[in-house]
Amino acid sequence: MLQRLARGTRAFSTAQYPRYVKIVEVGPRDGLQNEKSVVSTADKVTLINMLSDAGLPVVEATSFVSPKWVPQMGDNSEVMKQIKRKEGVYYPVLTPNLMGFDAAVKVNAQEVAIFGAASESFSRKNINCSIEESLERFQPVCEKAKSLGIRVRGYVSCVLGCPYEGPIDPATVAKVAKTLLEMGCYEISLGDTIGIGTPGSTLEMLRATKEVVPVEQLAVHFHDTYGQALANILVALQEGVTVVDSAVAGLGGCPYAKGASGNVATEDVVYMLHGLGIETGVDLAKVMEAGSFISSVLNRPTSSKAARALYKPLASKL
Ligand SMILES: CC(C)(COP(=O)([O-])OP(=O)([O-])OC[C@H]1O[C@@H](n2cnc3c(N)ncnc32)[C@H](O)[C@@H]1OP(=O)([O-])[O-])[C@@H](O)C(=O)NCCC(=O)NCCSC(=O)C[C@@](C)(O)CC(=O)[O-]
Repeated sequence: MLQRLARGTRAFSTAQYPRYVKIVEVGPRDGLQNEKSVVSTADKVTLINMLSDAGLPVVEATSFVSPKWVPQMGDNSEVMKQIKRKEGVYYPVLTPNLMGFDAAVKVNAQEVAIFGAASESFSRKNINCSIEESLERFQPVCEKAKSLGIRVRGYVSCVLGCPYEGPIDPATVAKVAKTLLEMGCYEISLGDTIGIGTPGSTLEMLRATKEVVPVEQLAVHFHDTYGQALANILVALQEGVTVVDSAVAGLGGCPYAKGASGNVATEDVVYMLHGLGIETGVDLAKVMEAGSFISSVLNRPTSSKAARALYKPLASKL
């Protein structure tokens, strides 16, 4: 590194970063769940197929929640039946309770996600129950999943702030994350649902959570409301996290977190990781193609800065 510095080139030490980072693409679910208009099943299927074809190892496909609560995901079974499942790629789906889990199993889901929160108010708004009650509902889902050999991922929302309660104590995040781990989740995704965190608060929350959950089993999930997501991801990498959630074209938001903007864009994450010499297995050009596709379906420009800079056909079209 010193030699590089002497030549006046890049001055980073790769030693503090992992060699490989797994990107969990959440656009088709976290992104499209929040759209005003319902995207057609055919377009969702095309998007998911483009994303798996781009080398993304995990593409969260849909959610088995109440269609009265989230009508955008009402075609969950059709989506799961129609996607082309690529060998080695996981297509997790959200299942808040046994009813959702059973419906997901019927269409051959190989991985499900349960989603809790570190904020009581958000838990009630999002899934209509307290944190404690939500954990009670997740228990049988985890048990049934285990008996069927289905992987379970756990989410904790509002890890850096809540739209209703404000700041969240890192100790509460750690407690919920630990409970999800003990229930059998193989990975816990820590969600900055409203994108309010900074590298400082991210560091504090991660250090508290790492005390009780092995860092190898943690993922980070940032929304980019305040433009902090990439900086927060960098801090997470430095803390040993190797799994990052993101959404193509920066789609996203949670219907129960008003004002929260999209997830950090997959294109921007890939650009940064590859720039750090970190492998992802993802083909940036193909992700930008997928981003261009969904942006034209939604009739709006991409939120990815990297795609805006690099993907000329999209820039000239919109
Ligand atoms: C959890 C419930 C269902 C509780 O909703 P509830 O109203 O309390 O449920 P209930 O058990 O009283 O049942 C009410 C009705 O819902 C039906 N129902 C019950 N369960 C299901 C199901 N699984 N699938 C389909 N239907 C279901 C049930 O059959 C019944 O139908 P009815 O008799 O009235 O016709 C509801 O609150 C819900 O669907 N919430 C979903 C909220 C959601 O999807 N939010 C977005 C995802 S979380 C997120 O985005 C954050 C994350 C993960 O990305 C990370 C981050 O950024 O922080």
